[in-house]
Amino acid sequence: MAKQKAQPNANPDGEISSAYNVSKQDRRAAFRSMIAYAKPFRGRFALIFLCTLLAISADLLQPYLVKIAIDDNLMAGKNDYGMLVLISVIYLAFVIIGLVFTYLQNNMLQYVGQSIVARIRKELFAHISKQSMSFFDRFHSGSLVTHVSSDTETLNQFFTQVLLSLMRDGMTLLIIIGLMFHLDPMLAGYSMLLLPIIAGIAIGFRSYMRKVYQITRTQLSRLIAFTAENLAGMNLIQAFHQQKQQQQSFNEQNKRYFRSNVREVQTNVFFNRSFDILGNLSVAFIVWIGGMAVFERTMEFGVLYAFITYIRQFFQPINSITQQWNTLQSTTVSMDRLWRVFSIKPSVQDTEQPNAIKSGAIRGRIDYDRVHFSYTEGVPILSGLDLHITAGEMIGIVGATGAGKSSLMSLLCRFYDVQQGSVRIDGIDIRDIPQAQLHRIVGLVQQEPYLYSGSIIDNVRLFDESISRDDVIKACRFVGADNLITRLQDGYDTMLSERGSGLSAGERQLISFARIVVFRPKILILDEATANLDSYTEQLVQTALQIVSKGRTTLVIAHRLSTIMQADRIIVMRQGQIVEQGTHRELIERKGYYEELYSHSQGAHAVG
Ligand SMILES: Nc1ncnc2c1ncn2[C@@H]1O[C@H](COP(=O)(O)OP(=O)(O)OP(=O)(O)O)[C@@H](O)[C@H]1O
Repeated sequence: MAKQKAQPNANPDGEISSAYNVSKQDRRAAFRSMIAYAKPFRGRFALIFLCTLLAISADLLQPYLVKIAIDDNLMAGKNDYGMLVLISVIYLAFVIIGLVFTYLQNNMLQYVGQSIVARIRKELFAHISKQSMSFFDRFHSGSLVTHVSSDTETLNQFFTQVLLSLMRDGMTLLIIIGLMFHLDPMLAGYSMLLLPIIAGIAIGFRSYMRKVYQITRTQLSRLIAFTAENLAGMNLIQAFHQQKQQQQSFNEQNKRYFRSNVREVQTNVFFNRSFDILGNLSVAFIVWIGGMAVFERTMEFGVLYAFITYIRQFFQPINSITQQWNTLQSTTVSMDRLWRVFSIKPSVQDTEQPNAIKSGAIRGRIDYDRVHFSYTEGVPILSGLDLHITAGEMIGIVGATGAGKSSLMSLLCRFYDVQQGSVRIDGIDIRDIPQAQLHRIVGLVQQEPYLYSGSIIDNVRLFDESISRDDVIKACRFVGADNLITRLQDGYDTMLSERGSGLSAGERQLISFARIVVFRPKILILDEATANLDSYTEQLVQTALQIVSKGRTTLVIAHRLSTIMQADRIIVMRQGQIVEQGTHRELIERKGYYEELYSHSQGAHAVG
């Protein structure tokens, strides 16, 4: 039977569900998928293993050398000076070998760990960028920021600290056990009685610690999400004087994160101290049992010395491995969360054999045929909608809030796929057009055009170096943005901050029009592009709109009906249906829903 692939879930609040409800099968799948990133570094890992083995052996043979010096020389009364010097030189050589190979092993491991995590981060960002809009409806940007930054960092700790500890401390433990049995099987046997006690403590803490780590990570993720959201909407918060309330919410989240962190630290300290106490008790036990054996001359003094050293060293790796338990806990949670993001396939994908249209041959006809669409199952937004737009037509789309105007446009951009029916451009189903080409055919100007940190030139050409500076300047002149830009201190090289906060809404809008001219899409969508503008800038943008819409099929969503009065056809939407269509004059004469909306808007205008 084919293995069923585990499918990830997301919390309704947009967080990828923590490991509370992750099955063992999921956890294994997550672990396997993350470990796969380490495979290309197999050779390096083998080298690291070799270095570790040499470093440990050099360290662990040191007490054995001292035992030889005590038992075979000093206690045996040989007083062989040459032999003592030789042992000291070998001891020194072991110290140097230990240092050199520890250094090499650490350096290599850090390099490998960073390389693996850099690759995961790169792929994660590429994966998120490829996702469809439905993905971003599900996941908060704050949670995604946590995955890209902090979860990948935790993974780095796994590849560097946890793997190193498992390798180094695991090997140390095995070699110590071997040496202890070699020195004195009876004493070694007694020491092994400690193992079940250690295992008991470790397992006892295990489930408790897992819970503690998950809570801390979830609190951190919430705190980051909250901060990111607040920073993004700071203007709104200030405009509505919500700073106090937001500060209060932040303080509560911060307090929760603080408490979970403190609990994590306390748990850790308690766990580590239990091990220290156990370690000291075992040394006392060995001194007692071994001391008696030395008195009874059934054991040599050098053996007891080496044994006490080894039993101390025996606890070090165990303590270190269990300390890594913390990291391992957060790593498994991070792995689960990353795997969940990686496992989500974009709901909108290119077909196996997409039908690329010759870019020069696109005319811009659009057909919506019996389109059914919903964001969530059972809540239809569009039911059997038909709309046919001829190439070059200018269409105005109006309707009350929530009528489905933006959804109609999102389908044309293929941010979502229709559930039934089809959307076609020049007769070709857009699901058959490669997405890269579709996004060149359909240009979108939103109410709040997004500007990136970078120069105006780069914002117009969207960092596409193949578009020349001259072309950008020509485009800006074409839409009437040139005057505004040249007035800025560095002209076209003015660096914009994130979202273009140094520019007015109208300036941002004109830059986004220049983008359209540069990228030359055959179909243009304007989603409330003039909604936020004063009447002077609106005039500028209207003129720019008339310029850029020439020779393009243009769809304009507008609440201000004045913006679309000149449209070739106006589509009136209500609850996901087209209820009327025609020119402004025809619709007014019909005295239907449009006329009602128009009178309302005139009334509002008059009041304004
Ligand atoms: N991402 C989404 N997930 C779930 N429901 C959504 C989503 N986007 C929109 N909706 C819902 O779909 C319906 C249509 O929304 P849409 O944004 O298309 O309307 P609209 O006419 O453009 O409204 P507005 O004029 O306010 O922008 C609304 O009920 C809205 O709540």
